[in-house]
Amino acid sequence: MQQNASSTTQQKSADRSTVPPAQSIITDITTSSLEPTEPTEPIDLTTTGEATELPTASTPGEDDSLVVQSLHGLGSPLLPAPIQPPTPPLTPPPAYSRKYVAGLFTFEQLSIFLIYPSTIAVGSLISIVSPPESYFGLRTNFFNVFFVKNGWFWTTITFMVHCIRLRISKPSKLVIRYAFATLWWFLFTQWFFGAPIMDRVFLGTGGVCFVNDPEAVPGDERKVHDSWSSFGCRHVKGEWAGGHDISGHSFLLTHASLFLWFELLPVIMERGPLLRQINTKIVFVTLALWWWMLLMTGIYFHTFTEKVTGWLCGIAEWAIIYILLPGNRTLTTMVGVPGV
Ligand SMILES: CCCCCCCCCCCCCCCC(=O)SCCNC(=O)CCNC(=O)[C@H](O)C(C)(C)COP(=O)(O)O
Ligand SMILES: Nc1ncnc2c1ncn2[C@@H]1O[C@H](COP(=O)(O)O)[C@@H](OP(=O)(O)O)[C@H]1O
Repeated sequence: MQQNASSTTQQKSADRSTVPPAQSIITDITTSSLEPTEPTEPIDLTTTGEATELPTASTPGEDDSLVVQSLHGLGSPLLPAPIQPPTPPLTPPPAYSRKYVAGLFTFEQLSIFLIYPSTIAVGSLISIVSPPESYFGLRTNFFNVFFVKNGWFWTTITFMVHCIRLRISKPSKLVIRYAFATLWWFLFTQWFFGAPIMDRVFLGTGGVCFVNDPEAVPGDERKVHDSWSSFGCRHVKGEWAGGHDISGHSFLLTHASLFLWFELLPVIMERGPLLRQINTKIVFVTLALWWWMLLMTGIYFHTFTEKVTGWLCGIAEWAIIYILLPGNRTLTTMVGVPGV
């Protein structure tokens, strides 16, 4: 009996020395299933698909219990349990390989990100060198009035066109990401407990709404109106001047484009054939129009710094949701990841 017990103990310690720790099994499964060619790269949560349940990090205590369970078996304390083969991941590994730049972006993501500051820079350069006479230099041009001035509406429609062809198990996550993007657009350009953020920046940097007072003494017709928003100032036909007037167009066109790109990109990278769908083409038409209008803003409107601050505010929400959050499993589980 004693000999039996001691041989069982020896058996257990022999098993312990040959069985790899549970954490390493879990890590190997996770990384190898997502990144078959380069297991040491970070996990790209932006390409794992909506259907994927993210693996939860296990604590050291949980690791130990997993080892003990795999050594003892459940319900049979003396017999070592056979090691179960790893559960296959819920989504297949992506069919394309990803290279990370600075541990944050894939090459494709970085290229898309760079389109917008480059466009503003090129537009501003053209505006200095020789801006050509153009219909697009008019504020009243059709594309500005009909499309950009209703830019979030068109972005919403385009996003819906993109979504309706996806078979996603958790559309709620997609709606959450849209809600965050809408919320940021809304707070920045429409309302932030009163005046929107961009107007508060303008007023906070010394901007005022000037109106013409025909009854004032000649030469002193301009007087300050107490409008607290650009909307209110436009309403009284005033001139919004003096402060740092962040470019709303640079903001909206960058924000909307990055949102559409980062929802679309993982989908077409995972499922190449979707590239040919009419839905994808519609997204590309919107993206092309937004890019062109940003170039026109770069050439004809605002100062360079106002366009840069517009762009910076335009990347803020995107940077959090699509770049920073994927590094945090809990938060990523909340907002999901774009994909098929
Ligand atoms: C997690 C909680 C989420 C809760 C989300 C709440 C969000 C509240 C907003 C509710 C509205 C949703 C609307 C969605 C559908 C639409 O998009 S309709 C609105 C259409 N309007 C526009 O598209 C206007 C776009 N234009 C502008 O923003 C500005 O004109 C401009 C382009 C920034 C330029 O500014 P100017 O001052 O005119 O130069
Ligand atoms: N690409 C573009 N095409 C036409 N007008 C543009 C434009 N970009 C900016 N504008 C105009 O420049 C002004 C400042 O824009 P913003 O601050 O949104 O960047 C706005 O004028 P209006 O307010 O007279 O329409 C806007 O319509």
